[in-house]
Amino acid sequence: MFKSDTFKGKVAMVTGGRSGIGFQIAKDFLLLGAKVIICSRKEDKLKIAAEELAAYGELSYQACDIRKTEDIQSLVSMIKEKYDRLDILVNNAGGQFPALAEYISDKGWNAVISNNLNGTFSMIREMANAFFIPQKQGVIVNITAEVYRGFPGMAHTGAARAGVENLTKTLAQEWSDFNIRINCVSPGIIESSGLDQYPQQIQDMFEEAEKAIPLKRFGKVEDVSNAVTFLASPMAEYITGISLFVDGAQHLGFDKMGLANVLKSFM
Ligand SMILES: CCCCCCCCC/C=C/C(=O)SCCNC(=O)CCNC(=O)[C@H](O)C(C)(C)COP(=O)(O)OP(=O)(O)OC[C@H]1O[C@@H](n2cnc3c(N)ncnc32)[C@H](O)[C@@H]1OP(=O)(O)O
Ligand SMILES: NC(=O)C1=CN([C@@H]2O[C@H](COP(=O)(O)OP(=O)(O)OC[C@H]3O[C@@H](n4cnc5c(N)ncnc54)[C@H](OP(=O)(O)O)[C@@H]3O)[C@@H](O)[C@H]2O)C=CC1
Repeated sequence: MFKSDTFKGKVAMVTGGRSGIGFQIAKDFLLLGAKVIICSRKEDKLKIAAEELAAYGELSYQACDIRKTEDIQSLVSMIKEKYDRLDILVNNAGGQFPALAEYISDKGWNAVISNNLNGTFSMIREMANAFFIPQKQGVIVNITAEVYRGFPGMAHTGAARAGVENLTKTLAQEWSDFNIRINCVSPGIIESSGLDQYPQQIQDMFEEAEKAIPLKRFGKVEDVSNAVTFLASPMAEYITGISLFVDGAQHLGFDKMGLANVLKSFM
């Protein structure tokens, strides 16, 4: 829908860009003229994705665990050397596991908080200090999850994503002087590689779950990517500090206790 030169001359970083939602975002930025960098933990899979994405434009990749500040700093060095700037950061890397709260260990809780909240903050801070603040320009889009009424069955991710949404509100104000815009996209349930990781008992409920969402379907990776490209584009130049639901109104009318109830049947 956007002109093919919407992001011409721009450099965009997409974390977790090797799969699912992140892959689609990376592809769309390339198709709209940006130079794109993707990162994730698993280098072999990252390389395969990078080879596929290179068909759409100029693509670089580097392995990086967003929980490791030294990995992020090494990514900064690569971007400095190769492009000497960064215009857009999409924090898409993340995830969690379904579990009832009483069974989440310290290690499991910390893994999810660290993956989704701490990693996102470290990435934002390092990229802002290296590029956005000195450039006095930058756009950040954080992919969270729809956690409007909490997340029964995934308390850790509910807390982490709410943390990212509040961080976004803070930085939209603190960093407005640097002309940095920052927003979140909050997906509902999206048909992507991410869903394959859920136990069969939960996957068996997907058909029923789709019917219970007001728009009667799960989202597509394109639905999320469209929102990200909009928020990153000049069309959204007066929008900062928001969370945009891409969820078919799930946050208003879908009972997430369904997930917790399935977990109660076998945990
Ligand atoms: C009704 C329909 C509704 C439908 C409901 C559908 C909702 C969809 C909404 C959201 C969808 C998505 O986000 S889809 C995206 C999904 N993608 C991902 O989640 C990918 C990224 N996730 C991950 O890498 C992992 O899940 C994560 C734990 C965050 C990070 O992994 P790490 O490598 O750091 O950690 P691990 O070594 O694996 O695990 C650390 C500890 O975490 C705990 N742990 C990890 N996996 C665990 C598991 N499966 N079950 C229990 N506990 C686990 C254990 O305590 C582990 O310690 P030990 O006991 O010592 O091993
Ligand atoms: N699909 C859905 O229904 C929903 C998804 N989301 C969120 O959207 C985002 C994308 O999900 P989706 O594409 O579906 O799932 P995927 O599991 O396919 O994507 C997760 C991506 O993040 C990367 N990643 C995970 N942890 C790290 C880390 N510590 N450092 C660097 N990269 C990491 C993974 O690569 P690697 O393994 O190589 O590190 C992978 O590319 C996630 O944050 C997810 O939680 C939110 C709501 C709903």
